[in-house]
Amino acid sequence: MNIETISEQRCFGGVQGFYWHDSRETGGAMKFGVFRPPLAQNAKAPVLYYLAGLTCTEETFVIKAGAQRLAAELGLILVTPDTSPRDTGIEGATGDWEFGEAAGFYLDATTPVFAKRFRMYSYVTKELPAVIGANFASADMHRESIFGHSMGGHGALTIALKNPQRYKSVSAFAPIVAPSEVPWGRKALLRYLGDDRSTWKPYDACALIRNGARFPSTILVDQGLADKFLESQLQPERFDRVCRDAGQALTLRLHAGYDHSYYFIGTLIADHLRHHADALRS
Ligand SMILES: N[C@@H](CCC(=O)N[C@@H](CSC=O)C(=O)NCC(=O)O)C(=O)O
Repeated sequence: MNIETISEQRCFGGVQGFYWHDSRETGGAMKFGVFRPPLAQNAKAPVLYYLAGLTCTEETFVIKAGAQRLAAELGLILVTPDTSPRDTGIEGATGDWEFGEAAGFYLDATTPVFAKRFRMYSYVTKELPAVIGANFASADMHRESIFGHSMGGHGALTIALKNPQRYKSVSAFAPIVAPSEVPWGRKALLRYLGDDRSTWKPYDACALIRNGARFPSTILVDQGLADKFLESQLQPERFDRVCRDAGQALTLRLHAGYDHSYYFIGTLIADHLRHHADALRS
């Protein structure tokens, strides 16, 4: 559970740090970011995990989303894991931005080539929380929430739907909601999980809802209408439909003119932080 500090910077009265540790789940070094708000100097603070998308690292959200000012005010600890194991040496794990390193899809792979290292579901839900709890005394591990973007939105939705009592709230920016049905997801699930599509369902938010999974509070999803991946990869209307059919509370907001970038995330980050702070207060 030992971590090494890469850097720590004072930020809005708190501390933005980057760290690494040897991960049992992914079999190598994993980097992550932690923002601690000012109140964490002498009190416990809730933990909000952010899962980033394809091509991203533990730094992307930290540098681009502009979340720290409000997280400092709201008293939220922000934890930002990397998006996959790195330097795996596995053939096929590099050279394609949609698959492999930086594209871990927040699942536990089962195909022989990827099963040992690509275990981001267990990493994010078990190992990383244990590392945070053991190394950051101010982290209140009984108050956790999760959100993410695109591939990370898929990760946040599926993780929350599978652990509805664990996370107090969930939200997503432009998530992949039905990976079994779109090119990014089909490519990744086939190579990580094999061709038995029944094994894909636990990693597909629409399929999870269809099969009875529910989240106890309203799920927040924001989607830009000028997003170049909207029709081909994201298709939020699928999630809207299954949530309506199942009676799952969902706030899906569509925003004219916004694309897939961190300018979109930065525009809406305050709403998401408040959504989580409200749920984490109790
Ligand atoms: N290289 C790609 C674009 C990759 C991209 O847009 N990645 C998104 C996440 S996509 C879904 O998971 C991202 O968050 N990028 C980081 C950023 O700083 O914007 C292409 O050729 O289109």
